[in-house]
Amino acid sequence: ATTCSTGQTTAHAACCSLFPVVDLLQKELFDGGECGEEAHSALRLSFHDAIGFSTKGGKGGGADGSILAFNKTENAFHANAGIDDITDRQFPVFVKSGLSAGDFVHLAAAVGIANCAGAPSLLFFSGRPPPVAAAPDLTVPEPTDDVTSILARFADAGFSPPEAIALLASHTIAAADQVDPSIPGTPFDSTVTTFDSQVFLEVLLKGKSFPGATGQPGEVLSPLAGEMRLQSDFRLSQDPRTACFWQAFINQQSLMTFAFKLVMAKMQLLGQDVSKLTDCSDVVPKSTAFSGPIKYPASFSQADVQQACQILPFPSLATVAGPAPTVAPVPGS
Ligand code: HEM
Ligand SMILES: [Ca+2]
Repeated sequence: ATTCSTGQTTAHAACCSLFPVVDLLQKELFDGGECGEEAHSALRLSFHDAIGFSTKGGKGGGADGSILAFNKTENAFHANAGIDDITDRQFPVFVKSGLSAGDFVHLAAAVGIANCAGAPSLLFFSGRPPPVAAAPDLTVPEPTDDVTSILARFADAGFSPPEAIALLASHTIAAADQVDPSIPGTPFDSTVTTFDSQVFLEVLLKGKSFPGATGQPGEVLSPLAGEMRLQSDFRLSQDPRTACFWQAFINQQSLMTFAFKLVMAKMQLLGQDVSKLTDCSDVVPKSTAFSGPIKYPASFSQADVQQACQILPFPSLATVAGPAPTVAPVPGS
């Protein structure tokens, strides 16, 4: 191990220059270390960057930062609606950082989610070359897509159905600005700053209402006031190809975070030659623990679960006391 001039230790001296970038990200992008709008959208950005890849070739460069470097092109794609908020916020920090666009986008995602209680420490490999071109359109799945096309797109990028569901643990720290533009910052679960398995539970609860005026394309009824449910999340939770992977993560914090960490490591290296990169994972901050167990939101119980996986027992969970909550929007959205 090397002790850097800034005081931290790392396995590779080449990683020392990243500690000041981590500080820069926390200060200038994440409001001093919050699991807020910017942290959430930095994670979404890493997905929209990396997924522009095909194992068969002929698409984009994968986890190369093209979405940041060529943001004028990629932001125009329908599936990237609202992504300009985070590319605009990241660009000046990226320029200051001195990193390649790919290293910057994928380090920012790792640092951002470390601000969320319960999140795993993602691996980070340093040294991605600059991206050569924008990814083509139509690589990013949309909430209006059916399960067959979503799984086909993930398979084309190299991900199995259980890996796709593991990636969707991301929606535990997620909110929508664009699905219903009249209610920006509408969360997908009742604990939008905690990387817990609450989203896997809440997507299964019987839908009652829309958080905005009417259902928008890609949106279905949600169980809680102020909460949005994506049609794609709901269909994946119900489909025989994915329902058991979905249900298996409920109240299984360690399994969920381990699966997410593994699949994120794969995602954040798509299109990269890992033999040319340096493992700088020890620059990624550690999140605070999530104590758990998760609970049903107040007024809900197992009677409200639309259980689609019959071969696994459904976990027994307590219910938060009090009347049904209204989920608050994410500030700054
Ligand atoms: C079936 C695949 C997926 C679909 C259809 C999907 C769709 C969406 C949609 C529609 C939004 C809301 C955007 C808006 O209105 O502002 C969203 C937000 C988000 N997504 Fe996904 N997503 C998928 C997979 C993923 C994956 C694999 C990740 C990361 C690994 C991810 C991370 C996020 C995050 C963190 C947000 C919240 C961003 C914020 O709060 O600013 N999503 N997703
Ligand atoms: Ca959550």
